[in-house]
Order: sequence, then structure tokens, then C-alpha cells
Amino acid sequence: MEVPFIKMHGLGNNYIYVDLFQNKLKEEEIPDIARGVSNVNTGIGSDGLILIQPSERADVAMRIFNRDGSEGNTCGNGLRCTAKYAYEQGYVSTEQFQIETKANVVDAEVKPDRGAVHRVTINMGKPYLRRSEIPMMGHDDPEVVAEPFQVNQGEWKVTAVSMGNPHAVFFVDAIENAPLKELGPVIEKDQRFPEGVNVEFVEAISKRELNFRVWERGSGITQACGTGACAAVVAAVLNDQADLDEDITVHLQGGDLTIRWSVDGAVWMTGDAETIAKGTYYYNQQQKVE
Ligand SMILES: N[C@@H](CCC[C@H](N)C(=O)O)C(=O)O
Repeated sequence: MEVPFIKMHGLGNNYIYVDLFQNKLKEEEIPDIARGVSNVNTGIGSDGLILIQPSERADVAMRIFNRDGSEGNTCGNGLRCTAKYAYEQGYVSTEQFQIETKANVVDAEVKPDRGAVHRVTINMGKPYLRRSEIPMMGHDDPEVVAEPFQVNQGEWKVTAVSMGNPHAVFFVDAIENAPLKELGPVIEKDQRFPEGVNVEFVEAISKRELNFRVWERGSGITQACGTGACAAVVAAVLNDQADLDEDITVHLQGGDLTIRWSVDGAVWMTGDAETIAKGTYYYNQQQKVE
């Protein structure tokens, strides 16, 4: 089967996008297609698959599938790329519009330059902080902030934030010492997070600037995670490491995002969105990718 695709990235967090305004995919084949396109040797190579499709609740909808074929609820970098694509394709006719994800409906604003969009702001909505909303095992506290967390014989402090998807944030003194490869895969699948978790290590440089590294649920190390950067800023404010209602610069491996947790509770994210390539993926369902 031939699947027309666009490859886009937000700060190096790259996905294969399929436009379901124009094409159809069988629901049961989507996880396999996500694993297939993501494979760098036998596919295209990506952090996963994103479907852009019509919505009944918003102007456009988006679904995100990780490298391992699991479906995420939302994706910050994917939202900026979806906004760029929807505007450039003419699926929306205004610079402000709404995008539906499995998690929620968000407001997007594109900043076009002669018809092309390279920068997008998304109102990501309010973070979920109750333990049961993350979800994380234990008594249903209103917040999980700097809670002792033992892993691999080490003692850490976790702050848990859901931006529609779950994030476990750990502060480190120096980002280059973040044990991403060692602890990322272990914490991702830790039983205390019944739906798995995205794992972030964060160094607070000042109250307006954070260094950030991520191990994503279902995809492993990626160059950037938009929802993770939002969760990092929320966690930093909760730990008195960043200011509420101020623009915070988050330095990710692939570049910078500007994030603000505003007094009304909403988290705003501004950053780049770029197209890499367009083409056709030849999906062969006889060669399932595990
Ligand atoms: N890269 C993303 C998040 C993608 C989904 C995540 N791995 C999950 O399963 O929750 C982002 O930019 O937010």
C-alpha cells in the first residue's frame, strides 16, 4: 500500500505525518505503520507517526503514535507542526484556530511569513497535578512535588505533571550528568506509573532558564519534547526554581522553547516547526515490524 507522507520536526523531534483529509489508513494497521516508518534501517526514520485529520470538535485533529506503535494522548512539537501544516494547506483560514488531540482541544496561533509558517504558539491548557490524574500509584495527593523516589539503588526526588500525557521530572545539578540512558527506560516502565511515563532531567540555570533532556515513553531519547518542556516549567515553578507568569527559556537538545505557566493556570508554548521532506512510504503488511 502506498502512504503519502510529510516529515516535519520541532527542534529535532521528528515525525512522519499522514494527511487523513486526503488519505485513509486502516485503524488496525496504524501501530504497525508507526513502527515501520520510524525504523531508521527499513523505514524512513522518525520518533513516530502523526495523523492529521478532520475534527468534529475543533478545526483539525491530530493523533500521535510513538516509535513502538503505542498511542500517546498529545504531543507539543507535533501540535506546532500540525498547526503549520493545517495553515499552509489551507485547512484553516485564520491565524488562530483549534486543534483536537486525544487529551484535549488546544488553541494554536501561527505566525506566517509570506504564507509559510515557521513559528507557532500553542495554549497547552492547564497541567494536571493530582496523583490520580498523572496517573501515579499511591494516596491521591493534590500534587506530587519533590517526592522521594528510589530507583536502581539511588534516591531521587520526583515531581509528576500531566500535560495530557504523564511526565516525571527530576532536577539535576548539571545536565551533562543526567543519567538519561540508565534511568530513562527503567522509570518509563516503573510500576508506580501504571500508564508508563515520559522522563525528564532538568537543570535550573536561573529562574528564567532551564536545561532539559528527555527519555520519551514509547520512543526513548528524542531531541525535544514539547509537553515535557511544559511539564519541566510547571515542575520548576512548583519547586521554586522558576517564576510563574514569566517566559522561561527551555534549552532542549534540538533547540529552545519559550514556555510560560500563566496565572490563569494555562501553559503557553512557543517554538519552531519545520518541514523536512515529502514522499511515499510503501507499507508492506507482510513484513510486520516488532
Ligand atoms: N514528543 C512529544 C510527546 C509524544 C508522546 C509521548 N511520548 C507519550 O507517549 O506521552 C511532545 O513533543 O510532547
